[in-house]
Amino acid sequence: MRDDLRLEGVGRRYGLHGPWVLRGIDLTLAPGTLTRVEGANGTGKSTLLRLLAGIDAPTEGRITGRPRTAYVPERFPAALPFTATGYLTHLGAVHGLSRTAAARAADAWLERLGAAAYARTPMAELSKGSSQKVAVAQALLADPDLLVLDEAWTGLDTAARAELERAVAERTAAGAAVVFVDHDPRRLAGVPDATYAVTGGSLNHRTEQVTSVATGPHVVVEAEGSPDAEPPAQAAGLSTSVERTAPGTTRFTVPESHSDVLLRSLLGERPPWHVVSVHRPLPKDSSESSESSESFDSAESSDNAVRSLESESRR
Ligand SMILES: Nc1ncnc2c1ncn2[C@@H]1O[C@H](COP(=O)(O)OP(=O)(O)OP(=O)(O)O)[C@@H](O)[C@H]1O
Repeated sequence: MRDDLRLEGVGRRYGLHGPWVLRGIDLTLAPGTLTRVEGANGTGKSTLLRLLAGIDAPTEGRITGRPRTAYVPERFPAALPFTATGYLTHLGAVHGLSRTAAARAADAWLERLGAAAYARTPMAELSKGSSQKVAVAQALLADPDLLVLDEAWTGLDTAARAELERAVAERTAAGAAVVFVDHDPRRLAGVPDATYAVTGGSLNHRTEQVTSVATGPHVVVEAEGSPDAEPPAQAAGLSTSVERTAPGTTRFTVPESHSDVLLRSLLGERPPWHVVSVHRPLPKDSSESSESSESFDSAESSDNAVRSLESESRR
């Protein structure tokens, strides 16, 4: 995404004389940013997301700078006459991929989301959770520059929820804008660049509460570059804090959902950075020292992740 997406004086109502659901909305989404939209039931969150996704037009006002956009709707029409792969390949082609590239991307996303076993199943026969995986896969297929997620985590299992959080981190790291609504306040807590609440037809910018930054799970990555190397911009952008701990050594504190993307980014640097340690900090009120490698309950899997990313980056 190169330019901002801008909403200026946007209003939406349904029917000629229906009440205004949204009015006077001014909003700018910049490349590489994550935006959360909140609000009580029926306030107009989905209406706003449909406008952002470009599948609905404003009744008044204008929207400019639309990039390549993908959308996971709140309700996905699951009973379509396709298999999961057939549907995704078709949509990939609509998004401009060749059929071969679309089929490859479809298989890759179904695999990542844990739905590879259902690739050849007719969509009408899929469980709610599996069809939600197809809904998510169709939006991620063609690496969109704007990704709009309306309750996209609902119905996914734990592993697929984490995978979608990782996909969000990958998209923003690649310079895309991502906007999401989710009923769970812990979803990507502390990560969004901006949070807006829809109330009374308007959009109110909310200042992120400091507590949500502290409560979201974070991972601390210690890494070494050459002594005079600055922390890479992409790694710094993913992190909530970046500290120089010694010449050439930097400590990145990153939301857990972003840790894989951070590691990949460090190892992908030329020359690559060396990852010294990966651990999760203990809560502030813990009586033990403030950080411990043992405290990271998946320290081993994290080491494995570093090793596999290192071999991937050498290929
Ligand atoms: N297609 C439509 N036709 C008529 N009215 C609609 C339509 N879509 C939404 N509305 C109305 O617009 C208002 C906002 O609905 P919207 O679904 O955008 O809210 P929401 O905040 O996403 O709600 P929820 O949290 O329940 O999903 C509601 O009063 C709803 O009834």
